[in-house]
Amino acid sequence: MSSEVERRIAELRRLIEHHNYQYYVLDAPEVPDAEYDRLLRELQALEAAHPELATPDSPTQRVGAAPLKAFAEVAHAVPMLSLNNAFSEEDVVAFDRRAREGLGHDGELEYAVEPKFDGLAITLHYQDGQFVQGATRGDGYTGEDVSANLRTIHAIPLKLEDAPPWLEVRGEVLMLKRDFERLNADARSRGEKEFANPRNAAAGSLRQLDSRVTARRRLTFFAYGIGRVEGVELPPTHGEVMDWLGRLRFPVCPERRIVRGVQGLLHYFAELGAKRDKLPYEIDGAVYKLNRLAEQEALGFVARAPRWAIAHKYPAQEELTVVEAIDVQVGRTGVLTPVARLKPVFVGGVTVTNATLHNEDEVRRKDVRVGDTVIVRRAGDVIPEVVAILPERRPMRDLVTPLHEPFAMPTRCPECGAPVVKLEGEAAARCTNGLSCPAQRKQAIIHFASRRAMDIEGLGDKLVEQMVDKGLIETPADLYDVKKINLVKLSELERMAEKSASNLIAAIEASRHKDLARFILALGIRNVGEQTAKDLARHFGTLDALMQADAAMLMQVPDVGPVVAESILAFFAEPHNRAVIERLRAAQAWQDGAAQPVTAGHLAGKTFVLTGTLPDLSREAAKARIEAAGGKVAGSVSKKTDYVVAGADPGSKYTKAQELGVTILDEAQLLELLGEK
Ligand SMILES: NC(=O)c1ccc[n+]([C@@H]2O[C@H](COP(=O)([O-])OP(=O)(O)OC[C@H]3O[C@@H](n4cnc5c(N)ncnc54)[C@H](O)[C@@H]3O)[C@@H](O)[C@H]2O)c1
Ligand SMILES: [Zn+2]
Repeated sequence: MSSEVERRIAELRRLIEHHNYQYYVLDAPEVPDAEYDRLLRELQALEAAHPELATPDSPTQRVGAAPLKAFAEVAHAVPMLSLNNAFSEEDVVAFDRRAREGLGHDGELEYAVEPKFDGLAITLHYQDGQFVQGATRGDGYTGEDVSANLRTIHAIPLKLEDAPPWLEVRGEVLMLKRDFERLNADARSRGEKEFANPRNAAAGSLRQLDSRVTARRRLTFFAYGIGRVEGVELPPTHGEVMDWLGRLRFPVCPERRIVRGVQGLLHYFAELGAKRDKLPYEIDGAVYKLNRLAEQEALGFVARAPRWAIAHKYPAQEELTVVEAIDVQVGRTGVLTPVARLKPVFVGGVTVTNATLHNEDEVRRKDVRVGDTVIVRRAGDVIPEVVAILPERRPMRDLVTPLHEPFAMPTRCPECGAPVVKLEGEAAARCTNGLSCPAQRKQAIIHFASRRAMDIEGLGDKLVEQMVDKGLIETPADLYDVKKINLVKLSELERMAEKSASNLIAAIEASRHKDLARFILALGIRNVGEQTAKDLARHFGTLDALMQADAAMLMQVPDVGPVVAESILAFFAEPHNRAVIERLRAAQAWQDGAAQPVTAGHLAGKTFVLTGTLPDLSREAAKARIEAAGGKVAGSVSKKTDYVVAGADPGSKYTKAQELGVTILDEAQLLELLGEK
């Protein structure tokens, strides 16, 4: 029995060492963190049950990995440790109880609480206020000297005012979500390897031998603690130390708070969790630290982590599961989307059974096949997706588990049997049957009725499918046809009580006279989303004006380029679409407005300069909007500049604007000025 345990312990240690190397040294993990954490917890449990088998070199006793030889080594005067994890409320309760027992404290303890940033730990050394060296955590005792790379990060101050003779600041280097996506999109377009997540991208970017590469990647930084400090009396609490670092101009996280007792911790956890998806950076939990430094000191450390702090983790957003089948779904515009049917898995806080595979090229690139073990990701409200497969877990071709063939898109539509085409330069394959394809018909009606479009309450997916399958309706215009939609007809549907039938009829009635923007969106023109629909409605005022516009006229609208213009022209050129629109006109489905042509914009004569990354608008979109309102966008700030629009990580233009006293706007203020809010 014990030799069995010994074997498992040895195996776990080998596996964990392997994953540590992939993760900490190569910045290229093979398995999701949740899987790694399971292995580590299993090992911890076995070592706890068999203390005689615990060894000082076990991965449970150590932090990170030894520094890369390519960098000079930096010894940490105060070790840089890890954090113990709490995965449940009970874990948090136990942590608080241990802390109170350790301190002999009866009442509620005071905690400093912060997000757990998903980046990598670094330490920054300042001598007489001058940045002299910076290093990674490494194995906790010795890290890598990455000073040159750290100097390229704008958020890190290189010179401090009123600093003590010696100060070590600890914190996290991270990559914002949008910068990560941009980096991976670039890598993909060049056929290079993508990073698994922002954390690995940040680590990979910081641990570059050529700091010009680091400078091209956008990294940022948050301070969350200090190391060795000389020549200054520290305030008594962590919270006040952070405030002090903030005054020294270190970026400190605005989400940090001071709370009391377990209730305070759990309340913060829920509050931060609700914000998680909206934060511009990834977090994987909340960190709770005893606020009083004297109490921290009294509790001290265990092997690899402090006793006075803990990381409370949110449910993992990436998990492992198995692909049971790959189906193909047909969408509103006829696009065929491969969908992985998964062995149910709990990820991102819900049980997931399907994940999108996007398109044929993606399935090929990732080489996803039935039977594969895959990493699924579900973050926030985003549709779950298959991130990658684990090639080493692919079933081998043998008598028991036949190896499945690579995925191929069907050549005929799975819904209607019409031929499938893939247009030159487009990733998507499409059914060629247009609205004769029942799947497209259903999707078109579902889209028409959706909340952001005509907003017909109670007309959900299942109901539309039934109504189309039973031949009640074929197009959105049929919804307003009393010969097709009435109490008698609706009563023929399954699970349709008289009450819900009359509610539905009332909801359809109430959907008439929609404003033009919603109606344009409801039409489901390819490449015309909510914002474009609004822009078109504002620009043309009436549907007839839009239908009569040629490509040049369409392209006067902000953000409408040749592709969108072509989609609009193609849609209105289709006789079937025109017929449906005429019936919708007769039903008074929409209401025209007044055109607001662009030429005499209210911002005529105003000059704008853009700097930094805006939360929602791309730079091109912001420029298009300003120009549509008659304004001009210039490249540099001067006395002639009227407004500087600043986003995250603004550059020298921001400072220049401050110097010249130019009005600085954020995105919301810009939209307000444009009259869009
Ligand atoms: N997928 C894999 O193969 C693999 C391999 C190794 C490690 N991992 C993952 O790495 C993590 C373990 O690594 P770890 O030892 O660095 O521990 P950790 O990341 O769980 O916790 C310690 C770290 O938290 C960071 N941190 C973030 N915000 C902080 C804050 N406000 N205050 C203090 N510290 C803060 C610091 O960088 C610190 O070093 C786990 O999530 C594990 O799943 C994954
Ligand atoms: Zn079809």
